[in-house]
Amino acid sequence: MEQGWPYAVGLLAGAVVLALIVRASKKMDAPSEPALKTVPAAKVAVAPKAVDASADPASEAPVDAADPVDLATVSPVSLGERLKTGLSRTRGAFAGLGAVLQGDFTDELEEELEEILLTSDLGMQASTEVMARLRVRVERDGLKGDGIRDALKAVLLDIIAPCEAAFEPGPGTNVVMMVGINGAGKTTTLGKLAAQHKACGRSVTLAAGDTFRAAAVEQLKAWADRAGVPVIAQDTGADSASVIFDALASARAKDQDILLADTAGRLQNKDHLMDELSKVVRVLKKQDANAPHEVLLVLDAGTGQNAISQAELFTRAVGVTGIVLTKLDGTAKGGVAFAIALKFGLPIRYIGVGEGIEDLQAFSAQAFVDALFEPANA
Ligand SMILES: Nc1nc2c(ncn2[C@@H]2O[C@H](COP(=O)(O)OP(=O)(O)OP(=O)(O)O)[C@@H](O)[C@H]2O)c(=O)[nH]1
Repeated sequence: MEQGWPYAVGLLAGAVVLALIVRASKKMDAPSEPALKTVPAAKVAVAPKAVDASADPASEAPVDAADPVDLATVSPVSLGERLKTGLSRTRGAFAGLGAVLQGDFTDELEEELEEILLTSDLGMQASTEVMARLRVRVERDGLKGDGIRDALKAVLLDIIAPCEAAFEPGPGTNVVMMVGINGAGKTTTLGKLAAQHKACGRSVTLAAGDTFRAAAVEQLKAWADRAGVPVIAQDTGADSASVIFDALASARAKDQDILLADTAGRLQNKDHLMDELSKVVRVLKKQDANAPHEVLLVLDAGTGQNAISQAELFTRAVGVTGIVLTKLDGTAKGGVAFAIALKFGLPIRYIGVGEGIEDLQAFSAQAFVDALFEPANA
């Protein structure tokens, strides 16, 4: 009996390790479950909207008029300031330009410039392309010092300008579907968009298609309350495609302009989860062949070059039509926007430079590049 103890302890330890491995692999497979997040306090308000009495009370969140905010109070000046502040970390990488760009376009200067581009996470391919285009301009025009700086700015603007294209909703109910990896900022962006569309006078319904994360529906309802728009939701674990399909039927019946559909976060390399997303698109098309009218891939700028692989695989699975680059305020890797522009040429619809509603800004190429080249202490 006593001799059996070491075996028993060994067996028990083995079982515990095995259980931990199985649990970890399940977590990797399922859309991961981030910690419950707080919904940021809205600094921007939107006129609340009355709930349609015909709506199913069980499936629609009540609209709370207690938190009115006013988008009109955010002036263009403060938007520009927010952009500059939001990009301050990426701007830090470009801040060394002044010291570097003093004279001729020497080999050392080229190396230093390439280093700056890599530091801001343009990646090797985009950095090489930028340097090649810059070299052509410098040699053609015999540029030095500040001339080189201006040429670099022009090259970056050339690359990113084609990505500036706003989404123009067409007639009928426009389905805008949010996709992306866990925690990229889909739900938050959706909430901000709801308020912004509403402020533009559009009627908006939300679809709680993230049926995996229990807190996601609550998070969405809080945004819906704040924006004064209805949300169609089912229980956690429900089929996401069916929730979004029902939401579209409801939104169409009520002549809503925009249906904003949330989806669960998923790693781009998990084929079965990506298939699930393709299913949502297939199912929506049964109701409206043009739906979804917009598939917004939400990318956390902080993931840097991994954003490229996310864009590749989400585009393949669901045909991304626009990009939202979030959390630029928390990273020095904002240069990834240029890498995405060069590689995919997809419209960058919005950028996120903070947690407030007004921190989701329509993408302006000129403003973006200007903000990067502002002196660090501006
Ligand atoms: N600083 C900053 N935080 C942001 C921005 N966008 C989103 N966030 C925060 O990022 C966190 C994750 O956002 P969510 O909207 O919950 O992300 P999600 O993609 O819906 O997450 P899953 O449902 O798990 O896939 C939240 O705390 C947001 O407030 C941004 O532009 N800047």
